[in-house]
Amino acid sequence: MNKPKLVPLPGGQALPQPTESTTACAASHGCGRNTAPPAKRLRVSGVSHAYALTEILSSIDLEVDAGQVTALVGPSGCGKTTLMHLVAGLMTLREGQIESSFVNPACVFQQPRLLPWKTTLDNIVLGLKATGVARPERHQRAVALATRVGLDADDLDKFPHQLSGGMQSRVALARALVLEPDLLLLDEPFSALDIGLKAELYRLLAEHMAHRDMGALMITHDLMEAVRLSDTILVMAPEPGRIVQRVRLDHPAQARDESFVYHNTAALLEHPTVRQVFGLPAPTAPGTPIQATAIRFDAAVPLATARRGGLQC
Ligand SMILES: Nc1ncnc2c1ncn2[C@@H]1O[C@H](COP(=O)(O)OP(=O)(O)OP(=O)(O)O)[C@@H](O)[C@H]1O
Repeated sequence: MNKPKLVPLPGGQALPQPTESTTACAASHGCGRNTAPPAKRLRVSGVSHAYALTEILSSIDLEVDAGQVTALVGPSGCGKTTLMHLVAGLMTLREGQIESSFVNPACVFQQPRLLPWKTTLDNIVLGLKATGVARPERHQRAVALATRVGLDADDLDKFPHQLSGGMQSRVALARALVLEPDLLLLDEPFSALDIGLKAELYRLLAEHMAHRDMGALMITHDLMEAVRLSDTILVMAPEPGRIVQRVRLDHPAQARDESFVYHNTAALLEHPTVRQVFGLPAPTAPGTPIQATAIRFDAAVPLATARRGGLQC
């Protein structure tokens, strides 16, 4: 397979540029080169960040490939959102590199950030309008997606203050997915939703992953959600925020049933690094360790430098 072309994001401000992956070659002039588009990839290398003198992120390395979900988990305040904002180009990158060959990224942030003076429908179509999609088409796409995220027809004319927190989250997700992104940046998008809605939106996300070969970088506090959806889970420790454990899930996400999710979430929760990072006490009466069935733990980074109270290093 061709190696993806990665385009540096200048100063972390701009999002990915089109690459040769979008150009036809042999088909147009018969040079005989393989025209299969190279797989897209986001690569974060050696990214560190500080607010004033406080070091928030230290030497973050991660990758997101097309069709893959990479989840970031870690205790509150360890820098996950800061990292996401750097990746999204919303903050100036000062140290490290963020490169991407995705061309159409979209973000769903912790706060829905809906425009308060616009209706649900107008919030969802905002990005389509900006990209010049004709009104009938943008309305048709927005209505279809609003329905998929569980909004009723009469919700479409409501303003954000008339929606519950969970409804606002769903509007924000619809606003991102209606753009048919190839890379989705998700900051706890499902945290305000009940389990039935979560399950429906997991299915919607899986469809977009499968049909559009979309990549996703997702922050979640829900380890079960991470095990259900991700191909890679990156466990972060705080002060400064850094990746201390990489977990690979080999089993295809579509083939994971409830038993797989429960079992492997339990295995993840038993892992010593995960327990330390979240300040969980060692099990008082350790029994037989739960064996992960299809997840692999890469070598953990020692937590010896962690400075947070509650860590047993
Ligand atoms: N604009 C800012 N100025 C100064 N400090 C900030 C700023 N934004 C975040 N911080 C600090 O940076 C640290 C990391 O915050 P961040 O929101 O990235 O963490 P997080 O892991 O996403 O947390 P949570 O899981 O609670 O959402 C926190 O200590 C926070 O107080």
